[in-house]
Amino acid sequence: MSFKIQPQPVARPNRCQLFGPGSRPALFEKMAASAADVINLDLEDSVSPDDKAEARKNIIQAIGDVDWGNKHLAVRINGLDSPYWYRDVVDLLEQTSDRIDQIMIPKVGNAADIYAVDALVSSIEAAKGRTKPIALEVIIETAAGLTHVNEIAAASPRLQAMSLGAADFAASMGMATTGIGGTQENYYMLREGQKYWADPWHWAQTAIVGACRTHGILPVDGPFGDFSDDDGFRAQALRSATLGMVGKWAIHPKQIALANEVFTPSEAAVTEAREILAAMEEAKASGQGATTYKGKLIDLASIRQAEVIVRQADMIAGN
Ligand SMILES: CC(=O)SCCNC(=O)CCNC(=O)[C@H](O)C(C)(C)COP(=O)(O)OP(=O)(O)OC[C@H]1O[C@@H](n2cnc3c(N)ncnc32)[C@H](O)[C@@H]1OP(=O)(O)O
Ligand SMILES: O=CC(=O)O
Ligand SMILES: [Mg+2]
Repeated sequence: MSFKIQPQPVARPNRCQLFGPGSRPALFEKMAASAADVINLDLEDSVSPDDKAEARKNIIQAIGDVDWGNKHLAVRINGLDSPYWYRDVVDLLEQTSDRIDQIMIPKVGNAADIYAVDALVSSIEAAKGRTKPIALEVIIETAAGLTHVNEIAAASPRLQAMSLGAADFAASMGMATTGIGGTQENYYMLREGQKYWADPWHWAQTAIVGACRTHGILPVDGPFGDFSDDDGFRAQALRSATLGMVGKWAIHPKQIALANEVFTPSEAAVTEAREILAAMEEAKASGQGATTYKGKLIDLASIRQAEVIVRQADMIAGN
């Protein structure tokens, strides 16, 4: 029990975050024209060290030149373990307009990492008279990041979103795989000669969702590397949505529609949620805290469950 009311995350759609390397400016217009809710222009791992400076320039120019419409526009900076990150932040915030919405910090290990970026961002905002506060999002993709996930989630009021980065997470944990997300061939239980595959990402996702929900932050599932495997992407996204995540990355345009479909509550789900709310209104009017809907128990907790779906659908519809 807690007397503290669980904070709500920022109310904006975050069903799909489309990534593109800052070193491939030819992709930027296509990203802007896509159906992704969030754009992540990348300065980190999709850009080779020799291209970092050029990619930074490309992104700064594109933030001003490209019509990003109503997309939530984020730039993934380099990690705090690199020689690039401070220059990423300084150049981005000194040389772009308010059109940039968010900075994504990869490989965060603890709350002090957020504090360092927050301090630099705050100082540049004050010096340059920037009036729109920059939001932050972080990637949990190291053993330290997962270990400190709760303090990271509480680290700054700027923090809006937190993703699981399956590739770096696997590397940091020493996991025996080169796959980015999804089913892992060797992660199975055996019973009577039958293999039953389990989900190696489940516990990390659950830790992220718990920390995010405690502190009012959007929990997001990261990349699914095999962009030829639509069914695999959908299965991974469905599991993430069922656990409470609100969206997933796309590392190829093929994955955008899949993510949007999974993370938009279906008409059937919204209708059912509204029917549950109506049934509970009736029950309350006749003095009952519990009743039945389609032969199953519903009670006051069912109202809170149904409200999650209705709130998400209304927010996506812009109501
Ligand atoms: C582990 C992590 O950190 S993941 C996050 C960092 N990684 C990234 O940002 C990688 C993002 N993705 C990409 O760079 C590319 O999609 C790649 C390298 C995977 C594949 O690129 P390509 O070989 O060009 O893909 P492909 O030929 O299938 O592209 C099909 C079309 O989609 C376009 N396209 C490809 N990637 C993107 C993208 N990320 N955004 C928008 N459009 C894209 C191509 O330009 C092409 O357009 P066209 O039909 O007009 O010619
Ligand atoms: O940055 C993302 C990842 O999976 O690593
Ligand atoms: Mg990574």
